[in-house]
Formats: sequence, structure tokens, C-alpha cells
Amino acid sequence: MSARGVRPGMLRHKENNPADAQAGKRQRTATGAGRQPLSAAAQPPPPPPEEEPMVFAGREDVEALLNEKMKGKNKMDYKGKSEQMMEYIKKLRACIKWLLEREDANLIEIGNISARLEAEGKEHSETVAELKKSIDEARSINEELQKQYTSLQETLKKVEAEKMDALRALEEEKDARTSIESLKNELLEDLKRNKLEEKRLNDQIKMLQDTNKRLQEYNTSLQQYNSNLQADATKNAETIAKLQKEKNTMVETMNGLKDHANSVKMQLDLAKSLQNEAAKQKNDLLKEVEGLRMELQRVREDRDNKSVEVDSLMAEIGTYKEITGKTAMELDGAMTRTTALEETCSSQRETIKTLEIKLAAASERLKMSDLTALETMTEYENQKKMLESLQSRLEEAEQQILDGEKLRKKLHNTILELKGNIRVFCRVRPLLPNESGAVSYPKSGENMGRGIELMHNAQAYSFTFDKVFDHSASQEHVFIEISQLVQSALDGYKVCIFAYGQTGSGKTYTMMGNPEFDDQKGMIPRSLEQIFQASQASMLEIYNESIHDLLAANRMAAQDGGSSKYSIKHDANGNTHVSDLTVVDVTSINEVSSLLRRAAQSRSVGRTQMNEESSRSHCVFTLRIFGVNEGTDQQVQGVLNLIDLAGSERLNKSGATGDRLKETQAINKSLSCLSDVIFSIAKKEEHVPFRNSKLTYLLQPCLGGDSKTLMFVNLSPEVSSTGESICSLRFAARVNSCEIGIPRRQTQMRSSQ
Ligand SMILES: Nc1ncnc2c1ncn2[C@@H]1O[C@H](COP(=O)(O)OP(=O)(O)OP(=O)(O)O)[C@@H](O)[C@H]1O
Repeated sequence: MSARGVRPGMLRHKENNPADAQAGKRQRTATGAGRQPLSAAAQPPPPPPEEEPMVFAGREDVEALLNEKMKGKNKMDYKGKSEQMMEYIKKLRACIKWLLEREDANLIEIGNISARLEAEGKEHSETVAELKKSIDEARSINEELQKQYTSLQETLKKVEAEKMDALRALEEEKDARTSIESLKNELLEDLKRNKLEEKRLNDQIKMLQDTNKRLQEYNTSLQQYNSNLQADATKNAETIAKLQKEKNTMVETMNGLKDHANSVKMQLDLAKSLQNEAAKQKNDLLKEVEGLRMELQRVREDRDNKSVEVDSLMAEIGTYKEITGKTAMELDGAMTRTTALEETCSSQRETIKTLEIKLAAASERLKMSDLTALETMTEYENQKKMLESLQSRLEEAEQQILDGEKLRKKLHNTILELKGNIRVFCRVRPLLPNESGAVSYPKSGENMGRGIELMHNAQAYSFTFDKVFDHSASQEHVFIEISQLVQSALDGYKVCIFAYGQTGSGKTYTMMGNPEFDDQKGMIPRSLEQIFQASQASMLEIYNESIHDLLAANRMAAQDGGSSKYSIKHDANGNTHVSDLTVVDVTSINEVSSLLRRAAQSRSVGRTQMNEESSRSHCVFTLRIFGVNEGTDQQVQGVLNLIDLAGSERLNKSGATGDRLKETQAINKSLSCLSDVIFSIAKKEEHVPFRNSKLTYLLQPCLGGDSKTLMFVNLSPEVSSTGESICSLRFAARVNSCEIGIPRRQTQMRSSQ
């Protein structure tokens, strides 16, 4: 049999048990066509020989079997044909068996189906009854629903109307939503920006916190350093006091010695004069002795001559006697002459003797005076040596005191720097002809060079500052004291030096001086000489609360543009910028000098009764210094502000009216704002009114920041100015007590740019 219908799942084993086939036959008869079930008496046929079971999968297999044709080797091959027939019959049997089985199965199936149909018919009639019932119910529900529908339609209408309203509201809401959306977007943008800002601020806060931490550490170390310095300062003060004491005793000793030296000198002079006298006497005596000697010689010669004469006379006598011819008279005469000559001789001998005695006494006296002179000389030499040693000791002591004073000053400066105080130097100008002075200075003690006293209405007022320069202080001397500050600007600090004082007290002289004469050059030209590195300079004045550019190419045009275009701004580093201000690059002192000349010509100078050349504006000179330390590659950016303020005199004293009155009021306003600012800094108030005037706003970084600030308080020494001077000094004392913070250097590495 071919494998044609063999399909997985459908292949079945052919029943090879004829009993089963019989059973199938019987069952067919029992169910479908009245066949009886298999009786127990039926005998099973003997088992057929072993065969391959036949398998039928479906109708196709049966049709294939039916269409099968007999094939023999030839027409006469009956045996082959009969074998084939046998085979075919076998297949047919199997087929019939399969069909019977199928029929049985179908009969069972039909039985099952009819039972099911019956049950389902029953079920159907039940369902129909139920359905009928349900339909009735549905009808009543329907009626109910109809009613509901009508009411719902009414409701719907209402709802429609509401819906329309709602739609309109929705439209409106949509519009609102759109605007909210755009608002939301804007807010989101804002939020983004705010977040960025917040991030930036957080970074900044972090940076500030870091800086703060570093500053705190720095502060602690500074405090430590400060306390060390304080200890050193105390020690030094003690040393200085000791030295001062020593100096005083030395000065006393010195004075005693000086007196002694003077008396010794007098003694010496006396001795010298005695010596001179003795020498003179000696000379006289020597001359006398010489004369006596000569006289003696002459007398001796005379005597010798006389002796010769006597001898010759004696010989003559002898000859006369011998010759005898001579008269007795001649002989007597000759005898008398001889006696006289002998007398003369003896008297001359006497004289020689006395002269010899006198000579011996004179020689003795000369010897004595020589001895005294030698003694005096030795004493003089000793005293001179002692004086010299005392003088060198005094010089040493003075040097020690100077060194101690220098150290004290340095420590004082360091302490002030650490405290961040504004330093104040007081300078008093010389008296003019016809002026009488009312100022004095302590001549000794610790306030020497730092104190000043004024007499006003029979009352003495004393002040002390970091330094007081009297009328004799030269520009050079004053500059030496501020050159350290100028150096600080070169080192990258912000430095501000301003001069305050009444009209005619010497502010302009101090700050600018007379640049034409070397010895009269003020602080500005001298500072510039110190700084000859590449720098930028600008110069402005504040006149009647408005800013003017002193270096503008065309001053008038710049002024026409309105001073309002010059606005003051401070950046994050505390640097001040004035918009539109002419800033000139300067690389040499010559360039700066010509700028200064230009600025001086530009300055508004008015006239008041107080000072013919009084400047009625605040003049602000700013120098920005850029430098690079080639060794460390560190860049420094220092700023030097040199400010000549307008006169601080009070209104009634200036005698101003009209425009001058307006100027004075403006000056007074800005100076009073300056004092407000100083007072509020001194009181450590939270709000400092820097913005109340152009001057204070411009000075804000110097007064409220981290710069090194110095104020010159200039004074007129004459009696009529004492009232103003006391006001200035009181203000200066207040400024001196202001702590404005620790100065900070502005540096960065060159490579970071
Ligand atoms: N230390 C000094 N030595 C010599 N002369 C001086 C000194 N100080 C000031 N003077 C002279 O005193 C006069 C007034 O000085 P100066 O003009 O500097 O005063 P000022 O305070 O700037 O006045 P103003 O506020 O009106 O500008 C000038 O003639 C000046 O040369």
C-alpha cells in the first residue's frame, strides 16, 4: 500500500483482530440498523496470519484503492495476477473494515448528536420562554427608556446649551492657557536665567566663602603677627624708653662733659695764653740773653781790646820806662787810663756776672714754662680724646635712638596697616610776612614729630597724628615719608593720598607744588618720578558737583557735552572708572609732566578773599600702574590717586557771594558728605552714604575698601586761622581713627591673561 494518505496524527493501526471486526459489525447492526450487541456465545475466528496492518486516512485513500489496477507480467501471468488480487482483496477488506468502523463511530456520533439535539431543544424552549419573558421585560424597560430618552433629550438640549457655554469658556480658557503658556515659557526662561544666576551666585558665594576662609586664616595669622608685633612694639617701646633714658643721661653727661670740656678749653686757652706769654717771655728772655750775650761778647771783646790796650800800654810803659824819656805826667795819665780801664773791666765783669745769673734764671723759667706747656698739652690731648670718645658714644646713642624710632615707626605703620587705618600727616605752611603764629610743637618726649599744639582763645589744643611737618619741612622731606605708599602702588595696591585744609593752607603746594623748581616740586610730580614704568593717567576735577575732564583735547567741547556724561562706576575688584574720561598712556616722566601742565591750565581757579589763587574744585589725579615681575611672571595693577581737595573754609569766612557762594556751598556739601562718610565708617555703621556726593562716590574704594589711604591735613599757622585749623585738626583726628579694612594687592599671573 502506498504511503499516500499517511499523515501525522491521522495514522491509525489497522484492526488486525477479526473479533474486533466482528464486534464492529455487530455494533453497526445494533445502533444504526438494528444490529445486536456482540453475544458472549459467539466464537472468535482463528487468528489470521501475521499481516501488515492497513491504514486509511480518508476518502482519498479509499478512492485510490478503488482506482488501483491489476498489473501482471503478461496476460498469462495468472499467478501474479491472483497474488495481486489477493493483495487487493486484503486491502479492500481493510478498507471495508475502516469504513465500518467509521460508520460505527458516525452512528455513535449521530446518537450523541440526537441526544444533544433533544437536550438542546428542551433548552431552546426554555430559552424561548425566558426570552419572551425577557422581551416583555425589555418592552417595559424600553418604555421606561423612551421616557428616559425624552427626558434625556431635554437634558441633552440643556447640556448642549451648557456645552456651548462650556465651549465658549473652553475657548476663553484656551486663550488664557496660551497666554499662561507664554507666561510659563517666559517664567521658564526666567527660571533658567535665575538658575544660571543662582549657579553663578553660588559659585561666587563659594568663592567668597573660600576667600572668606582664606581671609579668616590670613586674619588669624595677621592677628598672630599683630600680637607678635605688639609684643615686639612693647619690647621696642621699652628699649626705646631705656635708650631714651640712656640718651637723656648721656645728654646730661654730655652736657656735663661739654661744660667740663668748655672749662678745660678755657683752662687750655688760659694755659695756651700763658704758654704763649711764657713763650713770648722766653723769646724776650732769649732775645735779652742773646743781647746780653752779645753785650757780654762785646764787653769781652772790649775787655780783650782793653786788655790788649792795657798790655800795649804796659808794654808802652815798659818801653817808656825803658826808653826813659817819657814824662811822669804821661805815665800817670796812662796809669789813670789803665786804672779806669781796669775799673771798667771789673764793672763789666760784674755786669757779665749779673747777666749770667739773669740768663740762668731766665733759662730756668723757660724750662719751667716748657714743662707747664707740655703738661697742659698732654691734659688737653687727654681731654680731647675723652671728648671725642664721648661724642662718638653720643652719636652711637643718637643712632640707636634713631634706629629705635625708625623701628617704632615701622611697627606703628605695620600695626596701622594691619588695622587698616587711614593715616594722617599734618603739614603747617610757613608764616607769611605780617602773620603771627599760633602753632607750637612738642620739643621732646614721645610726641616729638607727631604732635601739634594750637592756642585759641587762651586755650591750648593738642593733637597727635602719624607725622607732623612744621613750616621748615621741605617737599623732599615730606615726600620721603610718603614714598613708601607710592611704592605700594607699584606693588599692586590701591593708594589714595588726599590733601584737606582751608584755603591757603598749602594743599596745592603740597600736592603739586611748583614743578618748575626742583626743590618746590610737590607730591604728584615726585610720585611720578618714582614711577616711570608704563602707566596710564587721567585727571579730573569735581567742580560744583560735576565732573570735568582735565585732559580732554578740547576742554570747551568736552564741557559742552555736559559733565553728566562722566559717570562713576566701581568694578568687582574695587577699581573705579569714570566713563568717557580721557585716559592717556604714559611711559615717561616727560609725558606726565606735560600732562600735568595741561591739567594745571585746565583747572578752574577762582578768586576769594582768602587766597588769590584759590582752586575752587577738587582735583583728582589718577595713575594706573601696570607692571610685570619678570622673575615670577606676576602682574601687578596698582592705582595711585592723588587728590587736591578744594578749600574747607566756612561760608562766612570765605566772604563769597553769587557764583562763588554757589561754589563754596558745593564744596561744603561734598566736604560735609566726606565727613558724614568718615563718621559713619568710624562708627562702623552698616550703611555708609558714599553716593551722597561725587567726591565720596569717587573715593568709595579708597575709604570703604582695601586701599592704603593717607590724608594730609594742611594748616595755616597764623592766629586768625586757628578756628579753622582746629576744625581741620578735629576732622583729621576722626579720619585717623577710621579703620577701612586690610589693604589688598591686585595681582595675577601673566599666563592667565
Ligand atoms: N610748605 C610751604 N612752603 C612754602 N610756601 C608754601 C607752603 N605751603 C603753602 N605755601 C604757599 O602758601 C600759599 C597758599 O598755598 P596753596 O595755594 O597751596 O594753598 P591751598 O590750600 O591749595 O589753597 P586753596 O584751597 O585755595 O587751593 C601759596 O603761595 C604757597 O606757595
